[in-house]
Amino acid sequence: MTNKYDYDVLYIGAGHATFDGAAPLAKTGVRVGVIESGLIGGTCPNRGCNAKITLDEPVKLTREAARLNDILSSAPTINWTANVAHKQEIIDPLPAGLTARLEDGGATIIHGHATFKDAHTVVVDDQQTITAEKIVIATGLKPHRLDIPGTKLAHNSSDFMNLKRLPQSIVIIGAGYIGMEFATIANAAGAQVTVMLHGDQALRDFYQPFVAQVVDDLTERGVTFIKNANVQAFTKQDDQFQVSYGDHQQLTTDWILDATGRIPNLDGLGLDRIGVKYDRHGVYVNDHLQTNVPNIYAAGDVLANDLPKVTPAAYFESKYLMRLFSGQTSAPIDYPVIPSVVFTSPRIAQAGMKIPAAEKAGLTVSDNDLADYWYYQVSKEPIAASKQVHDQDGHLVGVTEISDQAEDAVNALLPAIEYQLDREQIDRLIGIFPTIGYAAWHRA
Ligand SMILES: Cc1cc2nc3c(=O)[nH]c(=O)nc-3n(C[C@H](O)[C@H](O)[C@H](O)COP(=O)(O)OP(=O)(O)OC[C@H]3O[C@@H](n4cnc5c(N)ncnc54)[C@H](O)[C@@H]3O)c2cc1C
Ligand SMILES: NC(=O)c1ccc[n+]([C@@H]2O[C@H](COP(=O)([O-])OP(=O)(O)OC[C@H]3O[C@@H](n4cnc5c(N)ncnc54)[C@H](O)[C@@H]3O)[C@@H](O)[C@H]2O)c1
Repeated sequence: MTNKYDYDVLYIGAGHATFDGAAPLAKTGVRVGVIESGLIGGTCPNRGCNAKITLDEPVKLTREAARLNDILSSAPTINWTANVAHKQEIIDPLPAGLTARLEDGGATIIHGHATFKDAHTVVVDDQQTITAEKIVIATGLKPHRLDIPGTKLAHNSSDFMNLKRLPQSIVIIGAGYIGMEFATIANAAGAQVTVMLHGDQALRDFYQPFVAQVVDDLTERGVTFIKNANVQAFTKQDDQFQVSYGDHQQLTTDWILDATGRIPNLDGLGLDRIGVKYDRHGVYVNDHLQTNVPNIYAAGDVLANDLPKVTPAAYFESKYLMRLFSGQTSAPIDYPVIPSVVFTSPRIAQAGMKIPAAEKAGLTVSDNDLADYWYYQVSKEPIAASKQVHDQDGHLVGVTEISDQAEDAVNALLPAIEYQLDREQIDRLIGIFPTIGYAAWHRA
């Protein structure tokens, strides 16, 4: 790299798409700058995965305790205020820890909002001008807002996770990842929850018969699902809010969560000025994560692609760019199997080939009713099943599971799918027994 610029590599955004690779890159002697307008760490630690899973932990526990109520002496309930306080206590230190990781590696952090001036120059907060040989756009996603009257009366996922007191009633618009995970948490904590769907399917990325079981279970627990809701307006009425939907119908609620998706965070970035190709799906890159402007790259959620928008994908891309920029590789990015999970209770997790695609391709799809399997009976799981897809050679190529620990079961199977292990190789591995991973492995 050349000393013509302030930095060899400048990252815009300090989420997983940046810091997992930027810190080790700086350690190789490459001059790295990172510009961040919000908290270091971005969405996942501060207002995404880590925050959400902390709020979810008591939900998982209360569900299991309720099933074991003839053994346990009292049924626990969730103290919402304490739950949110605990979440805050353990996520508050994360930005400082990640800052240290970047700075100890030798990277420089610049706080502020970045705007491109030209392909090698970025202006921070209209004041500081910074130049770099290569620039990485890693600005992530931001919440989509419904374009209807009163939209500002609705809140987003960050607002939900910061609620000091749980509203008595909550209307959630959207039944994707956030809508379903937060419906699960709010319902378990005691709120009256209504979920309004755009069409008639929740969690469209997941196997629909499993999704139906989650929806039925939540319905039994008191959540109302309104399909084809056609939400038209929000209005304030004294201390409450009205949601107008359908054919002149109205619903009164204490709080509204707009969970209608997340969109590329490209506000004020100046991409038109430098001619980087993007649209409402995100920034377009080639198989080296390079945009159409050769010195500008992009990584993480902001990419326009069909991959799951999840932290491990952003992490993988960040590590790839680290290897590319430090000369350790010149090969195109080669994605492994990327699993996904929705942290409802039970969860649905999947990796590799999905069931509808497997059925279409005529591959073998095995059914496992796990509720009958002894290990799942330990915690009296009523909803537990998995489907596995094997190719013509008998290799495991896909798995989908619904259960309380589906994420761990699928994690355990990833090596078998990614490395196309054969029966002999699978049988050679001795796992820890009794565990969910061991149980999953034995079905591989
Ligand atoms: C509620 C919620 C729950 C989630 N749960 C999970 C989960 O359980 N598991 C999972 O794998 N994934 C989960 N995700 C997704 C995960 O958080 C993202 O995939 C991941 O954070 C993407 O990282 P990123 O670096 O691409 O973007 P981000 O983490 O969003 O980082 C982008 C950063 O860029 C900054 N930025 C934007 N524009 C500028 C600018 N012009 N100048 C300077 N800085 C800028 C932003 O402030 C932000 O900090 C969840 C997301 C949400 C919202
Ligand atoms: N467990 C996880 O890995 C996890 C958890 C949360 C979020 N995330 C990530 O965050 C991103 C955003 O999640 P999300 O749930 O906001 O998006 P999403 O795309 O999963 O869901 C948005 C939902 O809103 C619905 N919708 C859109 N317009 C609507 C309307 N007018 N009325 C009613 N419904 C409407 C859509 O049909 C969809 O079901 C996802 O890409 C996901 O990868 C991941």
